[in-house]
Order: sequence, then C-alpha cells, then structure tokens
Amino acid sequence: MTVASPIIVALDYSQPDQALAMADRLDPAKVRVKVGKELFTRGGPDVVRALHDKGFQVFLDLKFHDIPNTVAGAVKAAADLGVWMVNVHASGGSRMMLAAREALVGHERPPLLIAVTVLTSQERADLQEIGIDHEPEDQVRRLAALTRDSGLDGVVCSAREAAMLRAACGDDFALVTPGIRPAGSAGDDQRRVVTPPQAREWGVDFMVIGRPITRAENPTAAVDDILQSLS
Ligand SMILES: O=c1ccn([C@@H]2O[C@H](COP(=O)(O)O)[C@@H](O)[C@H]2O)c(=O)[nH]1
Repeated sequence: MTVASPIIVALDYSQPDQALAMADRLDPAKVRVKVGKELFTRGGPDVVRALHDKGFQVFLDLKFHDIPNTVAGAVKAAADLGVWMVNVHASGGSRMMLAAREALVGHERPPLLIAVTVLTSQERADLQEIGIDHEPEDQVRRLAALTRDSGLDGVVCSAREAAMLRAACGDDFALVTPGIRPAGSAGDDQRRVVTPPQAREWGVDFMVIGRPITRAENPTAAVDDILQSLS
C-alpha cells in the first residue's frame, strides 16, 4: 500500500480492542498508524499483526534505549514483525545506533530506523534539570548529526526544528514530528507544538498526530480536515 499522506495516527489506547476500533474508522490509504509503549505493552505483537491485516503500515514507537546488544536485538525483532518504521533514542549514543543499524543489514524488509532527539514534551527547563544546559534546538541539532553520522534514516524532532535539520541533514533524512496541533486545539502535555500547515511549510516528512484525531468527535473528519489544510 502506498500512502501519500504524511499523517501517522498515534493509537495511544489501553486496550487493543479500542485501538482496532479506531483503526476501523481510519483509511490505510490516507494514514499510517503508530503503536507506542502503552498499546504494545497491553497488546504485544498481535496488535501490530492485526493492524497489518487491516492494511496499515505501522510505526512501532518503542524508543529503544539500552546497551548496544540489547537494542540491536530489539530492532531486529521489530523488523521480523514487519513494521514500517522503528525508533531508538539518539541519546543512547553512536555505538548503540550503529549496532541497531547493523542489526538490519541483509534483512529482507528492513524498516526505516530513526532516532528520537528531544521529546516534543520537553522545553529548556526540562533539559536543564537533567544537566543539559542549552536550548532544545541545539540539543536536537547535535543529536540529529550523531544520528545521521550513525547511518540512520532520520529523526523524531519538533517541526520547529525541521527547517534547520533539512538544511543540515539533506533531503533524504526523514523528519518525523509529533507535537502537531491543528490551530485552536489543546496542547495537552506537548510543549514544542506546530500546526499541520506550518509543519508542512517547514519541510517535515511525517506528522505524528494522536489526540487531535483519536479524541475528535469524528476522527475520520478530523483526518480529512487536516489533509485539506495541507492541500
Ligand atoms: O518527541 C516525541 C516522541 C514521541 N511522541 C509520541 O507521539 C504521540 C503524540 O500524541 P499526541 O496525542 O498528538 O500528543 C504520542 O504517542 C507520543 O508518545 C511525542 O509526542 N513526542
């Protein structure tokens, strides 16, 4: 299935049935879906298989961050599950990312392998309390360069950093951006937020969108409205 749209819907549910019911209201020709920590911990690989059976490409967002050997094994397991994209934390360092990359060499259908830079829920004060004394943008720049030099396919960042990273890392480096909020919608726990049209203008490849779609009265219409705002 070729999906032209940049939207990845975050299926953050406590019950696999709820996630699959939401998937039934979405069109795999219009969106991809994301399985994160809560849903995967509840539903395991079966929920990913069920989404594949419904025709969706799946971003497995487990943000692996561990010693190189452990992360390599986890990334290989994700590839064996047939996911479209998987991620690690760039702050795990280059040896960890190189091991993850290496784990996919020769795989029949390797997923895109990307790394999280600075969570979109974090701002300067959050970095400061863990000993990082500079702006999120500077930390994102540093971790994106490490990710690119480790041979990964792209990063998770805020769309606020997309134009800078596009210039620094080139056109083939995937920019995957959560923290997307249509104008007027609640920011929730996100801090570095951007509207869909602005994200598009700043050059993102994929927009991860959860609550503005999954908690909308009509999720199908919410997707169509966002797509319309991008056309
Ligand atoms: O930096 C990051 C990395 C991942 N996420 C994930 O994206 C979605 C966003 O959901 P919303 O409901 O649209 O806020 C969520 O699953 C996060 O785990 C992120 O937000 N920021």
